[in-house]
Amino acid sequence: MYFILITLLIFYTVFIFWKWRFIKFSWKNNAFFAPILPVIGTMYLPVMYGCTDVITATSYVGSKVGFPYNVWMIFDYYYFTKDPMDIKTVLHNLSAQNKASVYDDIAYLFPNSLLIAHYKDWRIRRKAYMKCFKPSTLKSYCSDYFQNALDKIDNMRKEKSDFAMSYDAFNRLTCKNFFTTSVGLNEEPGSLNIFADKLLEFEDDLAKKLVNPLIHVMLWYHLHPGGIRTANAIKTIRSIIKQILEKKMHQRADAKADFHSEDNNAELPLLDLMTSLKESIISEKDLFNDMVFIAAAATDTTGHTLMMAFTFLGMFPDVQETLLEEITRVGSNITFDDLLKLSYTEAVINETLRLFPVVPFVGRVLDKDIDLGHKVIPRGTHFAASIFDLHRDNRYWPDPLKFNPNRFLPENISKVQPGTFIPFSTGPRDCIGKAQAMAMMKITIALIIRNFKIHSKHKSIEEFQYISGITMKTRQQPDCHFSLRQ
Ligand code: HEM
Repeated sequence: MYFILITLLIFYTVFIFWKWRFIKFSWKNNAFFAPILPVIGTMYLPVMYGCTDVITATSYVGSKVGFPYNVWMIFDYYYFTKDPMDIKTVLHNLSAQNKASVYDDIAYLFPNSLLIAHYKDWRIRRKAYMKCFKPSTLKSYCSDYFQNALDKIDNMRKEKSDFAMSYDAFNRLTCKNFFTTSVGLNEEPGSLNIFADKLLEFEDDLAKKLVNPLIHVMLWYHLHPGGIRTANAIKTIRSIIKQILEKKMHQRADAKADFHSEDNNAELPLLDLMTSLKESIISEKDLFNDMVFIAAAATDTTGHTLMMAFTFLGMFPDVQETLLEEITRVGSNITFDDLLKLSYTEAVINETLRLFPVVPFVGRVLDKDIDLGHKVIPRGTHFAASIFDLHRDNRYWPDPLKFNPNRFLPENISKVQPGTFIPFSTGPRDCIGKAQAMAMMKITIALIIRNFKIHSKHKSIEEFQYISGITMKTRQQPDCHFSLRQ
């Protein structure tokens, strides 16, 4: 017994000397969470209060002790903030472009993918992929988004007169949207639905793992039921992408397609561009990992956002009515050029992303000290920006829990303080797919609302509880019912 106590004491003393700079810094911020325990850090505290995932833990601690605050995850010091200026300073600083250690768990499914790759490696890949995210490429995708929404509507018409929709239904649609556009898949393999479903399963288990110190270490996680389920989900997800890519490659070889990387101006779908980059600047392995990640990033972010946007529309019939008026004005065939006319639809999506930022926080590790003007954050700090809490801060958002798309209308947008609305993050490592996401969601919402009336039993935003791994969703399936418009 004495031996264990003395060992812990020695360990603790060494730890304090080792991390002294962070400990000193953390006292200046918000000392409540500064006390640390060797090995398990302070993450056990939110767990003790029943926080079973990152978003509950982050917001719980924020509401108890205020922002900014400190958390220790094993040996890593985390500085959590929701200050828009500090977030901007750090996320735009080139010495803070590597990802915080919480992203290590993501490496399990997306090893060395664009999201988590080291800055130097990431820069080359991001620059190469940017070619497929140009407006001209997006323009060529819009007819597929339109067609896929119509197919979905045809299926919805076969349902009974009043039917519920769920996260998996929207994730399956957004997954199809990604593969028909970025991969050029023209038939619908059933495996796409399995991909979308397994991704949801993976996310649920990851959410629990991130805040549970007992399964934080991978070695133990492999023996945990969640770990075993995750391993199976990963195997399925990766093999589905492999099969789809192999099939597409064969089709291409048969068609004797010829792609040249120096053809900079061509509107290349992502898969075509990746094929042209193979073995040149990006290894085949990294290209595959990036494809798995981008497919996942495109699927559940937009799927969950659509689910919540429709739920909010069901809760607020006046907003739904105004939206329908705009869509009726724009006409039945929505093209790329019409997207700009859908300003109320865009405002509804933005208001959804404000209250429900599907990526609720982002994290970076600092390679150098960063001066925020009022304090210097030490090198090695893991900086976490709570987008969720920033978007609900009443200093920037009057009546923050009111669903009010008018905040984002062109005539009001100047009242939104810069840096306070960042659902796609900010800085060089922001979301590469934001324009695609917005275009696809606008088209989908417009077509579905024109055909279906939505209602929901929820009355207020306060009713929802959330759970988050990489992406966020409501803890319970929201109530969201559709009936055909007469
Ligand atoms: C509602 C929709 C979406 C939201 C709110 C969203 C949000 C975000 C955020 C916050 C990040 C930064 C993550 C971080 O810094 O840790 C990110 C990164 C990323 N997103 Fe999205 N995203 C959405 C849709 C999409 C779509 C449709 C695609 C692909 C077509 C996509 C592809 C990516 C990629 C590849 C990255 C990594 C970028 C990099 O590190 O260079 N996202 N997204």
